[in-house]
Amino acid sequence: MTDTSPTRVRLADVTKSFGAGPVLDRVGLDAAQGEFVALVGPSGAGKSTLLRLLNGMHAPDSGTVEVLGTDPAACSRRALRTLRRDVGFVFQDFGLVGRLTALENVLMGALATLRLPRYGVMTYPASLRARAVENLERVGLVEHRFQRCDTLSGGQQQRVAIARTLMQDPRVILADEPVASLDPATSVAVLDVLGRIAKEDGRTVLCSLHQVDLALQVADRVVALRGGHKVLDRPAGELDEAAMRAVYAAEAGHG
Ligand SMILES: Nc1ncnc2c1ncn2[C@@H]1O[C@H](COP(=O)(O)OP(=O)(O)OP(=O)(O)O)[C@@H](O)[C@H]1O
Repeated sequence: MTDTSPTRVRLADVTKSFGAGPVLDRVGLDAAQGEFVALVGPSGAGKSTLLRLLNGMHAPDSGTVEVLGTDPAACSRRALRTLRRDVGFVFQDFGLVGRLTALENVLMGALATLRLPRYGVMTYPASLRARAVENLERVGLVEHRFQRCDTLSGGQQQRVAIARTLMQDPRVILADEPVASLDPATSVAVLDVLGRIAKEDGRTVLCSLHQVDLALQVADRVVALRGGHKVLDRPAGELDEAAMRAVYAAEAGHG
C-alpha cells in the first residue's frame, strides 16, 4: 500500500435516513486500491446501510458516493449492472446453493458474463472451469471441489462464496458481516483469505464486523460507526483494544 494508490471507494458527507432520524449522518470514507477496511460498530450503527449505498441498493439523501469513479445511485440500470460486475458482495449467510458442489457454486459467479444458463460443470467453457478450480485453490478448498456445499463447514462455505465472487474479477469486494456465524478461529481463517486477496490482487475490501479484535488483526484500517456517525478512522496498526474501548466509552458518555 502506498499513498499513491488510487481511490476506489469514496463517500463524502453522506446522510441517509429511512423516515426517522438519519441512519448515516454526514459520513465520509475513502478506500484505496488493495486496502482492507474493517467497518465496526454495534448493531444498528449503519454498517450494512453504508455497504448498500456502495452497491447502489440505496441512494443517499445527500452527499457523494463514488465507487470506481461512478455514483451508483445516478447510474442507469445498465450502467449499474456493469458497475456491479466490478463490485463483489459477500453475504453473512454465504448465499450458496447447498445441493450443488463447491465447483458448481463457484462457476455460478461467472454466470453474468455468459449469455445462456448453464446446467452442470461441463456446460461451462474450459477456461472458466480452470479459473474456478484456481479460485478454489486460492481459498484452500480445491480438494473439496466435488463436495456438496451443504456438507461443508460454515467457514468452508464462506470461502467457497469468496471464490465465487472472484469469478467476477471484482475490483472492490463488499463483505457484510461475513463471519458473524463463525467461531473465532474460523473467522480469522476466512478474513485472512479476504486480506490476502486484497494484498495480492490489489482489490479493495470493505468488510463489516462486530468483533473489534478481529478487525484489528486483519484490516489495514478500522472505521467505527456508532449511531450513524463515524467515530474513528485509523490505521489498524495504530490501534489496540484499549483504544477501541476508549472510543466506544467516550461516545457512550456523549449519548
Ligand atoms: N430498508 C430499511 N428501511 C428502514 N430502516 C432501515 C432499513 N435498512 C436499515 N434500516 C435501519 O437503519 C439502522 C441501521 O441499520 P444497519 O443494518 O445499517 O446497521 P448495522 O450496523 O449493519 O447493524 P447490524 O450489525 O445489526 O447488521 C437500523 O436502525 C435499521 O433498522
